[in-house]
Amino acid sequence: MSNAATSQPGSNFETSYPRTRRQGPGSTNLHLRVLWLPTRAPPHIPREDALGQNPPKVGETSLAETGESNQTKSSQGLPLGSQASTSGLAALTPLWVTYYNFFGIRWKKIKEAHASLGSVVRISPNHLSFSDPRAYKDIYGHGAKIVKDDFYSHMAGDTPNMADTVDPADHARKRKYFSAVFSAKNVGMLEPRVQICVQKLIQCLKLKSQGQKVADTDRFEVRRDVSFDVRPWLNMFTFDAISSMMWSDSFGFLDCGDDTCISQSDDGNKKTVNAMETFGHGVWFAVFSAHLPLWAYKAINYLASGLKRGQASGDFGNMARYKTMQRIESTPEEPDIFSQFPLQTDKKGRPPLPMWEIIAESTIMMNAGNDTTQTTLTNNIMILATHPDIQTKLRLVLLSGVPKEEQPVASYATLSQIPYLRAVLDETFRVLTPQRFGLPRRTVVISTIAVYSQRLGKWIPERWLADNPDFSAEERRNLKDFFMPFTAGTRACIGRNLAYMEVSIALAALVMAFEWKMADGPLEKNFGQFERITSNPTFLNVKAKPLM
Ligand code: HEM
Repeated sequence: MSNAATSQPGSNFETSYPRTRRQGPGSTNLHLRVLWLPTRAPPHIPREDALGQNPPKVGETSLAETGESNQTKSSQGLPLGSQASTSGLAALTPLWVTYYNFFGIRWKKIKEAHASLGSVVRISPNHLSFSDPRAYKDIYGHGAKIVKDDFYSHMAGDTPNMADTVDPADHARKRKYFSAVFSAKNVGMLEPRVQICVQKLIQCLKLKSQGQKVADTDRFEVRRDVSFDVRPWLNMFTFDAISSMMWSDSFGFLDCGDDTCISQSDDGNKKTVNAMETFGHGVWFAVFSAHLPLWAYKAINYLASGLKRGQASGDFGNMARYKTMQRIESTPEEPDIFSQFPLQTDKKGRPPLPMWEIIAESTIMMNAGNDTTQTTLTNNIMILATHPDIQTKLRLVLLSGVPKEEQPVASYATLSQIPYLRAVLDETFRVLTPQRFGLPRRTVVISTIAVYSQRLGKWIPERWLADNPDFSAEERRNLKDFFMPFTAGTRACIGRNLAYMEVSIALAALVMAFEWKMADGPLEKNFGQFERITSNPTFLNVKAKPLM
């Protein structure tokens, strides 16, 4: 493979893309449309001084550990002759990408490959990774009729949920059932449940910051210098919050300082599992093996079915099954997310969903609802702890904008009036997108695509503020090309409204109630990441000083 596809700062982006057969606009060949990109350098990349560094190379970021990429598979039919390959191995076998997913560092390796080989890199025989933002809309946007890759259908098996079903008709059917669940009105109704969980989180962290346990069952240590790993606490919070919103029945992890819970198989057998470990192992196993051909995926899963890690994905679904079964037996006073699940024929005459599908959709809500939100909160605390000036500024802005009686757990209505909070969140989404995996898509010809999310420059929340003279309105508009944390098009996140509500309330409270510092030592000793689909923080060692 040649390395023709190289992109240099300021270069004409035409050379960043492989030369394809001549194909005009308006072509119905989506596969080629993706590759047929404008020849002029985009006018909208934010200016160099605004970013505080050189114009970006595609795939480049100023945060050393934030690697990202976009992956695209392309079919045998694609004119890929000039596209770069990461290595001979990647051109011949999916094992290159599988190997790095196994070790949770695929994003790092793909980022390195883009840095050295250019903006289009072959990472598997029929899988290309793109790192130019302009590919995003073509691949994921509303007009794109590109479906999710076999990667998803392997994981879906016989029980596809809304996120992993590949068939557009099946997806549209599912999405219609749930379209109203995350409306602003419904999200507003769920807000008090989030506030209760945030209150508990703050109480727990006060105890931890003073070296105490939250209960006898608390299994998370505090070090002698009162530093501790805040990640599991943020994850126990997101598990409690989603279970409370979903089934009116919190896991209660924050009460115990422990994430032990019940998992119930379809034959009624129950076992206890640790939610965080079960989730991590389950997604890890499914994701690295789903890159392989179906026969290999099935063989690996069969061989591992006796191992804890091989069972974890099923155990996680069975955690949702247990909660769902409990919920069906007792109707709560106030509606929850599950109240909107179609258990009976609805007013429009739509039939109820079968039980396997109710469980599958419950599982994806518990999956998405605990994982990305935890990742978002952990990333924000890490960034704020390493940017003390901005942390102080955010705190002052919050304390002056939130009425005393709402401190530290404010309403979303109040927080929505504080643009700096949203600027911090969005800037962290931009540089540390939870899903920087490059979500694989299959082209109409044979195989898939997934785009990138480009990170530009330093972490500067101010770039999002309308009243900031340092950044023009055009730059702010153009930032959106580099900002797709919830992805785009028909497969975009359905939980976006809920996510902003939950992370805004939690982050505001965490910043008002504590001063955050990293634990002593270098950053890599105190903050780890492991990529499954989401790039999950694995630990975040901090010191938290209570302020109220
Ligand atoms: C910060 C928080 C969140 C982020 C960054 C996020 C991001 C995403 C992304 C990137 C996708 C597309 C995945 C793909 O193409 O494979 C997605 C899909 C999805 N998300 Fe989220 N998400 C968040 C929170 C939530 C929450 C709280 C829920 C629900 C409780 C949720 C439910 C879903 C579902 C069901 C899908 C599949 C949508 C479909 O295919 O139609 N997400 N999310």
